[in-house]
Amino acid sequence: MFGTQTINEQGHLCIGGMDTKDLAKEFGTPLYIYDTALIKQKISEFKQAFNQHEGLKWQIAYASKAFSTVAMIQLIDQQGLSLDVVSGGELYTALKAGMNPERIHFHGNNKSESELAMALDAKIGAVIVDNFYELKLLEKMCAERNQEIAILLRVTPGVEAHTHEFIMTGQDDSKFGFNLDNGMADEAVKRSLRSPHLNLKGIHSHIGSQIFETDGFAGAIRIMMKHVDTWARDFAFQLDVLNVGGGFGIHYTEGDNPLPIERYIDTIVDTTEEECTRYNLTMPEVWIEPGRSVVGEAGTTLYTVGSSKKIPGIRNYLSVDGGMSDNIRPSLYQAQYKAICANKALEPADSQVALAGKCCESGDVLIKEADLPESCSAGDLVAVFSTGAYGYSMASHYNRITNPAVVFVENGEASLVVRRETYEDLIRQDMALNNLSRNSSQYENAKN
Ligand SMILES: Cc1ncc(COP(=O)(O)O)c(C=O)c1O
Ligand SMILES: N[C@@H](CCCC[NH3+])C(=O)O
Repeated sequence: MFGTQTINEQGHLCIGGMDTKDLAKEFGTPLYIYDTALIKQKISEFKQAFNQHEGLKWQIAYASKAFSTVAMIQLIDQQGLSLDVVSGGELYTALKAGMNPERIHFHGNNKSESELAMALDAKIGAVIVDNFYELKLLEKMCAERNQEIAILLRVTPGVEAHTHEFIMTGQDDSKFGFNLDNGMADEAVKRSLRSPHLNLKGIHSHIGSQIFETDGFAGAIRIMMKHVDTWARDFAFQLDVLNVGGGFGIHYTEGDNPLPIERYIDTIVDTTEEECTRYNLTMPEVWIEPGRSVVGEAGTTLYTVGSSKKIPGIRNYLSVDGGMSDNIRPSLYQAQYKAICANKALEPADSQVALAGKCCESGDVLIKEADLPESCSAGDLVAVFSTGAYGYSMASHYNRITNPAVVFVENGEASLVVRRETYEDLIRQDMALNNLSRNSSQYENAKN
């Protein structure tokens, strides 16, 4: 049980003081439910961990790729956090939500000219430059506009985080960033410092996601600071900001043992201080970019059970009204989740089933071995926990399945923050084109 989750006398799962059975009735299923009190608690744990370090300057930029909607960005803004965006769409959402642009940091390994123009127009706080192409393009664009912008350089420290290989990002063979060990990063620092419009504030690394130990962070910091020392001597570079990215692990199943947030933060801050002392450097501002650890455990997906199939001696399947279209992670990363029967939560979970989705794909199984009550069947509700990160944000329209609604719940109130997609929504873009081609018979004739 996470955050405000409880079971009431009727055996119904409640979140934020709301009975999930009532939520299903009012908003339908599948439904993404977010416990906003838990999101705020996670944010406060990060802040407290930093505040233990007196005199330290820090910034927490929520990685909006984990879950970006207007309401979520507004919550982040109210909490005084900064924001990491990685595309024009995420930037647009942030700006429309009213996020202070000065606290927006723009990531991405292939930002387009129009995306960079959007960032420059909005005068965002920092661009995290990923490669030489971008460095040159951004300098050119700033020169044309006679505008300056703060940048960090994303570096690849050559550290392998202990996590799934698809979500490791700090190793040498990565599409992200300037490699430290082959001179790429040295060259990028040199070029940035020469640029009249790019204000190089520091460096950034992100070693991976769902990390349960602190060694990877400490290792990356040691490697980065060694290079910072060289750059300080060779190019008079001054490190104002050290951004160590996100990646702090959360609880999905019993096998996951996330560390308390302060363990990560203490390691990051203490290691940076040690290295500054070693090289006689000034302590930089420390920035982090948590995504999953802010929203993951706060999200629960509620489904309705439909069909079932019993294959004697092999497996029993129970299918729900969503699947890989609202949560791609089990199929993409073999990610594991826990579920309960949300309207029979007091019944013993004495039956093991494969909780399948409704997509036309054998691999569309949300949980291979889910423990649910024997009686859990058509019409019952199943809640899958810890779906708050990379669920909604990685949802697809496979099989033309509409994306679920999103509700925020707190103190006995539910607010719909994203309405359920309709079939009309699905064909809106097609219709625009169909009308166009129907009206352009001249073009069709010319083709024939
Ligand atoms: C650059 C960067 N920052 C932050 C994050 C957020 O990571 P997480 O959600 O694991 O905290 C990611 C995603 O892995 C990332 O690529
Ligand atoms: N999307 C991934 C993590 C990668 C995040 C971005 N670097 C996940 O669901 O675990």
